Amino acid sequence: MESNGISESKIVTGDYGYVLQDVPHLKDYIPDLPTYSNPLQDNPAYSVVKQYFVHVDDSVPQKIVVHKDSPRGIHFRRAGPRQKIYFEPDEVRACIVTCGGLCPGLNTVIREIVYSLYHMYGVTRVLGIDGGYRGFYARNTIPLTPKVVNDIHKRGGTILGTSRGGHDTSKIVHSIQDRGINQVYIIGGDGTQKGASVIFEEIRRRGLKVVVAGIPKTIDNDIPVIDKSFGFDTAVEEAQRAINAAHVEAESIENGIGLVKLMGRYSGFIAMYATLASRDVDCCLIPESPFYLEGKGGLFEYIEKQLKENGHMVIVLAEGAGQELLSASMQSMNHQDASGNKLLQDVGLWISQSIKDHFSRQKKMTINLKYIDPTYMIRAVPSNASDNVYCTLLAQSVVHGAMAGYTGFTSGLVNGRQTYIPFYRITEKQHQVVITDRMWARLLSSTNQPSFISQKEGSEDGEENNISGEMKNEEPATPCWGDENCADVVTENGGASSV
Ligand SMILES: Nc1ncnc2c1ncn2[C@@H]1O[C@H](COP(=O)(O)OP(=O)(O)O)[C@@H](O)[C@H]1O
Ligand SMILES: O=P(O)(O)OC[C@H]1O[C@](O)(COP(=O)(O)O)[C@@H](O)[C@@H]1O
Ligand SMILES: [Mg+2]
Repeated sequence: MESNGISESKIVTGDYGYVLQDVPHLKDYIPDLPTYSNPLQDNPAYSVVKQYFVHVDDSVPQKIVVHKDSPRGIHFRRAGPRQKIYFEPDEVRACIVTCGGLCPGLNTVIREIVYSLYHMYGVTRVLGIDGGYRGFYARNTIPLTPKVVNDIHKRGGTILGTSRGGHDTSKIVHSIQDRGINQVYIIGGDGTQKGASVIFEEIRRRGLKVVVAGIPKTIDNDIPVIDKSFGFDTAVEEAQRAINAAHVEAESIENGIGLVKLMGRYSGFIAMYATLASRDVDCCLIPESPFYLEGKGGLFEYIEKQLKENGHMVIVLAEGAGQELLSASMQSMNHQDASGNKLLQDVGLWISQSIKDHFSRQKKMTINLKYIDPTYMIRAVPSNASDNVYCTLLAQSVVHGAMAGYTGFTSGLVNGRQTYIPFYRITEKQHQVVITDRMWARLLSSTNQPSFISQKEGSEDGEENNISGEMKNEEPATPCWGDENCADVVTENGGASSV
């Protein structure tokens, strides 16, 4: 195997097209670091486990569906405890920060990082940074002990608080140095991981023995490479309550339409999975699938048909869907939040009004539309049971990686295995639904809605339908839930733009 030695793109190659996209390590820039035995070897809970430590060469393939002659392809370092660690427990001063929007499971991840540090490694100094990145230099810290975090997984939100904007790399690294912190755990989405990446670069430039480790958080499931983000299952489950309510309302009245808006700024995963789970939804609109209202094959025509046939219908709408239609019909507002993310106009209100206007003015048809916007309710709940387990594994993995001296990485699930992924793979692209793949076809066949793409446009002119070259690929770059329903694309502003 060969390594090119550059830690931001540390590539190791092997036989038959094997490629390891490795993560940086403290020893890449600090020579002669002492190592210590992993205290887990004396932990009674783990003494029964054969081969508890991960083999130094273990890696996980990014692509699991292969052909007979396929090269072995890209791999990531397998997460887990190592025999040798690069910190003495007494020496560790860890901190945890949560940034960006809320997501179910944040408190569980915080709890489990604290528990893993205390109970697996005997680390007793863990600080919570108050209120996101700016908390490093503008707010107080919160001492975190198993007692303090014991019950927090039962609560939604983050006990540490969060924020957008306020990322000042130099001030943050000064604060890390001043406080003597040597393990930084950063929980956040695409914007946060970009921030973590520049913090890591600055720490490496200063030659500090400080690990920077990310845990991916996104309610929208828009982070590439990983199978799915924690809290996503919970969000889909919680969305069912709003969809059920919309269905009950719509069914109970003549020409009833229940319209539910769900989160999803650039990626419609919540809407797609909530629709597939529900089976009561007649139409799902997502940012990746442009639609139109008027004329043949349009939304109004479909609504009319559904009302005539069934007397009611349910529409699920991701908040980022149809933004181009809104901009065309209203004065375009190019507002951004403190992190540089585009602030969306309320497509739910706009589409409700458009549907009402169309049927009352043009069709002289009475419709009863109920608009439900449960967006914040869905992300403010505590994580469900399966997300709690997922958060626990993520937290344990990230702590094992940090104690083993890996840095500049995000912990993530790839093909059902915990891995360490270099920051650049997490931040370079955004994960989106592929509307030319099977999962979207499954949705279309479940709802029977129009695809809003004519055969000709779909096959010959994908760009006009906002289908990027990569999204048109038969084989998406990153597998997830069966390999076929997702892609990683660079959006107009790369997700969150620089601050
Ligand atoms: N390109 C970037 N470089 C450095 N920091 C960034 C960048 N983009 C976002 N951030 C910081 O990351 C934090 C969270 O970003 P945000 O986009 O709000 O949420 P998320 O991480 O969930 O996508 C904010 O404090 C923001 O300032
Ligand atoms: O009102 P806020 O807090 O800015 O959050 C709204 C946005 O947060 C999101 O949940 C995504 O947030 P993140 O990028 O932080 O994951 C979007 O779906 C939504 O547009
Ligand atoms: Mg984001």
